[in-house]
Amino acid sequence: MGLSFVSETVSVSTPATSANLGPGFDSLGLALTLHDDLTARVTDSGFTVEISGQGAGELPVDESHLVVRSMLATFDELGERPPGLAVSCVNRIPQARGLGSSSAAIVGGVQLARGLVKGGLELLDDADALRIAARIEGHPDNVAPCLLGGFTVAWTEGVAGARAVSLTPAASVRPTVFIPDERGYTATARAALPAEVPHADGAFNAGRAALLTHALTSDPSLLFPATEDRLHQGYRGPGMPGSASLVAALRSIGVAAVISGAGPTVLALTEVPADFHPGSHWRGEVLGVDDAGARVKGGMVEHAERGPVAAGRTS
Ligand SMILES: Nc1ncnc2c1ncn2[C@@H]1O[C@H](COP(=O)(O)OP(=O)(O)OP(=O)(O)O)[C@@H](O)[C@H]1O
Ligand SMILES: N[C@@H](CCO)C(=O)O
Repeated sequence: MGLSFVSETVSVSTPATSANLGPGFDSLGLALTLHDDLTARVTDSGFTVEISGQGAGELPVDESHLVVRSMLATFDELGERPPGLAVSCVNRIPQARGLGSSSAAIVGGVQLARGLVKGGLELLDDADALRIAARIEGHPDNVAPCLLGGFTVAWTEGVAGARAVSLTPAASVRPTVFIPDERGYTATARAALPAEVPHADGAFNAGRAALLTHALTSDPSLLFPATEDRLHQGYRGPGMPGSASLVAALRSIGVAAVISGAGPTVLALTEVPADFHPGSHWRGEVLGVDDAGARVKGGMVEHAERGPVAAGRTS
């Protein structure tokens, strides 16, 4: 039996995310209150994309656009593609800065596709959505908080693929991001990592990542030691010296600062003194934690609730 597509426009608001958070390489992530707003509807033919804001005039506007590619991958899992799609993107998340822009596009596409199919949220549940999005992105630490909101711990489990839990950060956690003008690409930053690391560094990070789940949710006074890392930031520093210097400057005054995702944005998880000046080419912004994640609105999904999934929230 074929799928039925809804005729209404569906929409989704996808949060920016900060991954790694220091020691949690490819696992920990935080959803932030900075969003791209996406809509989509089924058309008779063709794939079109309208873009305003970040990436307008640069990103493709056909089926090679990451949102459309992610929608098509999701329709393929569901078993049928619609004849055409009209997608619209209002982009606010700076791209290629370490704030999860690609994951926001991917999760947005997965969610829009689920919303455009009658019963789509049941045919593919949130656990499926996470698995599909992580497969497209290649690692789960940005797509998990984007989809689920909050502070997420994500992992990959054999054939089951990506799984995640979402935890509620302590109310006092107010992330500050320092965003530079220049871009940095995840693929480049990953290429700077060694194939092997010393056992002592693995043990160091395991302890710090475990501590970070406690510090972020229950005891922010421990965020400074909990954000130490030996697995990625040191190797990537030479490729983003300005970001490495800013992290060092913030940490020297006791701020729990890390590279956000693959950089070059810097994330501070504790309060930055008002008289701290990062330098002219950094744009500092205090954000909140998005605790909802990327929920679909419109179409057949107004009344759908998030189901219990491996990716469920625990608070
Ligand atoms: N909103 C978007 N729409 C379409 N494509 C996008 C969008 N945002 C990002 N992309 C694609 O993803 C690329 C950036 O991905 P990349 O993983 O390097 O950075 P990021 O996701 O912003 O950072 P990080 O993964 O470190 O948080 C862009 O060059 C573009 O090709
Ligand atoms: N864990 C990823 C996040 C960026 O996509 C990395 O640091 O490469």
